[in-house]
Amino acid sequence: MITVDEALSLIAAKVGPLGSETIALADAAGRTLAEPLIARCDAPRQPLSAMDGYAVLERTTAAGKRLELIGESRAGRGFAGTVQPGQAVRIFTGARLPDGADYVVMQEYASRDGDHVTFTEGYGPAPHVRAVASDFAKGAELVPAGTRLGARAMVAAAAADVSEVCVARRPRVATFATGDELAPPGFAHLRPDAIPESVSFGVAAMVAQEGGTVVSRRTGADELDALIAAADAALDEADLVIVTGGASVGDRDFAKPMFAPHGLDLWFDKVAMKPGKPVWLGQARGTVVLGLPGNPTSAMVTGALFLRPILARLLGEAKAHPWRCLPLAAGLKATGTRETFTRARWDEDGLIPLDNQDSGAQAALLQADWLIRCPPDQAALAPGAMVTALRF
Ligand SMILES: Nc1nc2c(c(=O)[nH]1)N[C@H]1C(S)=C(S)[C@@H](COP(=O)(O)OP(=O)(O)OC[C@H]3O[C@@H](n4cnc5c(N)ncnc54)[C@H](O)[C@@H]3O)O[C@H]1N2
Ligand code: MOO
Repeated sequence: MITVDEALSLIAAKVGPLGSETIALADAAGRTLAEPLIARCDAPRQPLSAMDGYAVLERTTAAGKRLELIGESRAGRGFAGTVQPGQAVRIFTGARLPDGADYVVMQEYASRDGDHVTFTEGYGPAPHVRAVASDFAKGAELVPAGTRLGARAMVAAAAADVSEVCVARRPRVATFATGDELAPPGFAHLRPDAIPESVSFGVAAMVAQEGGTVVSRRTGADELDALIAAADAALDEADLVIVTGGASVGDRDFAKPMFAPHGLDLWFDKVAMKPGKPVWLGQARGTVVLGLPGNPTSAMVTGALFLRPILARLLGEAKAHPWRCLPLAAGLKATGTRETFTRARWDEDGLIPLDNQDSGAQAALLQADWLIRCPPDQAALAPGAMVTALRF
């Protein structure tokens, strides 16, 4: 059995980017850049005023001195002339600084009298001028490849003055829940022994959150022939198939056997962790196949630890898990022989392990905002101890 870190290294070694497509910038929010975004012009392209006020030549201007107003410069419509000593141009935020001017006096320090303006004491010393290329220069790499275009990155991307961007193709994901007992939510109560199929709903949400597209969702009873046929269809339509349940050692655990006739090449099978030990990963016909344990909490923990990096790799994102070092606000039990991921919630004083650590739990997932990572055979920890944790 391999360790969690070994499994993550295997994912990094085996899973790579899918390819790219060019799309309109307006459609690019949430997508991942496949190529760096290069600025097509300086920002600003011209010296601009950062305030509403008056553009002047600093060394010839002083409080109490009456200046002649010779025009107006507005954002998008600059003043065409040149400011001489003894003159001023009315200017607005974002407007081009007129030739000859090097300074803007805020209007709060000005009193206007027809075509003249006089400044009061106290303006400056800031010139309130944004110099050419003071934000970024033409040719600069504004947004690196591999960046997910969130709200802030979208501003930078648009500021590069491009209308289209080259982004990573969205991974097409097929989910496949196995188990005789599973019924679609809303129908489980109609059949004795049935339970609502809940895991694929969490998996699909995680896929969407991480930039993938769920192209199909299947639920299959534990009948191997039918599962083999359905696996064939899932492999055809997806870059990644996520099969849940049937991963363990039961007589009807068919998650791996259903892919075997399709040439399943297992990259790892079982990870020394709790919960989630039966998690496995491989490839069949060029499609990545991830097997998550059926227990809902185990599926979400292994999804957070392995599905997220798999999707990031398919998208060409170079990100590692953002482990944090945080204090415990309550005691933590000793761990067993496997690396352990304890579900916890955040309190203002630190992390509080949840009482319900059953890997089949579903309600407790709601409170489990953090995973505490502990090595095997770790003694119990007291409140105040620092632990490694990951946002869940
Ligand atoms: N003798 C052993 N038994 C088990 C072992 C073991 O090592 N030896 N491992 C245990 C561990 S750890 C886990 S985790 C589970 C996972 O097993 P499977 O992946 O084969 O999952 P299933 O048996 O199919 O289901 C487990 C549990 O989860 C429920 N389930 C399954 N799929 C869903 C779904 N889509 N939505 C909601 N709930 C689901 C299922 O009804 C079971 O209750 O095996 C242990 N056993
Ligand atoms: O690892 Mo299983 O996920 O402990 O229940």
